[in-house]
Amino acid sequence: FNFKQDNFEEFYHIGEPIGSGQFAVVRKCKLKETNVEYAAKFIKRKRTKSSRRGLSIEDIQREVSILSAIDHENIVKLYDVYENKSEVILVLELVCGGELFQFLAEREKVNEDEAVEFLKQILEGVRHLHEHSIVHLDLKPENLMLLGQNSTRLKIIDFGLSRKLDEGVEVKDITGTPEFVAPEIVNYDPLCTATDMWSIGVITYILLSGCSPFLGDDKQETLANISAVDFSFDCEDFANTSLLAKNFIQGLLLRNPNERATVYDCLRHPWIRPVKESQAQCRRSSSINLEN
Ligand SMILES: Cc1ccnnc1
Repeated sequence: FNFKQDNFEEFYHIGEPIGSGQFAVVRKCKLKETNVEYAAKFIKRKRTKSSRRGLSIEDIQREVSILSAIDHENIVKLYDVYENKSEVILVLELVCGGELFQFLAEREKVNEDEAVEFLKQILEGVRHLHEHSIVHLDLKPENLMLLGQNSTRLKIIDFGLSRKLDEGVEVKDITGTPEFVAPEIVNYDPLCTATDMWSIGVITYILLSGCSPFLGDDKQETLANISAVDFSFDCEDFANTSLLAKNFIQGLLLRNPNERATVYDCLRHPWIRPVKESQAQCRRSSSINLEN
């Protein structure tokens, strides 16, 4: 992928900011030639190797090479890359329905059918990543963007922490957002596709209850709760949650990555893909006991 050295503003009108991260700001932009709108992610480059500000060109190239290797309707597309001495500009598919996080903030939580609709798309996107030996490592509501204002279509964005699982190369040095990281990250063990599945368990818990399962009063407490896999469904918001939904979450929030449900297990889970209408039916009525 060769980064274009041309002046970005020669080819694009730059619009309003629509997102920002630690070393990047995302703005709406419009290609002058076609009037088509995109999202431009302006990533600040490190000035010197030892600088703490900005990203190294290697980190930026990693995000670009991963994004350019995937093509899936639930993953944001990369169209072009420009660079100048102070920043690299990723021209991305415009996804401007806001973060799932904001949607949740307004709704506090969602009903099980809506949660399943969101999760099916997240699982399909993650399946595509895992099939290409790519782990996202930073799955959280802020990185799930809705297509339009009242659309429930979503796309996974921000691959800044994602990694290709090359043979044998153990990836251990990452830390995502404490609330969502798996025990193996806390304990500095090798990471794998199961690391993303843990995060999906945390996201599901939050979607259904509005509560964050491991959140403590500070980062240390949160990490300790994760390491101890210390969570419960006591949050009063789980009173009306179906057993299938709780079973889905319990299959993901397991300490041992090898025991955790894979993305395939999740897509086949009866809560996600009811094998017969009756199971979908029981999702609508609350906490029906499937055993009897
Ligand atoms: C924030 C963002 C990122 C990528 N595409 N659209 C919006």
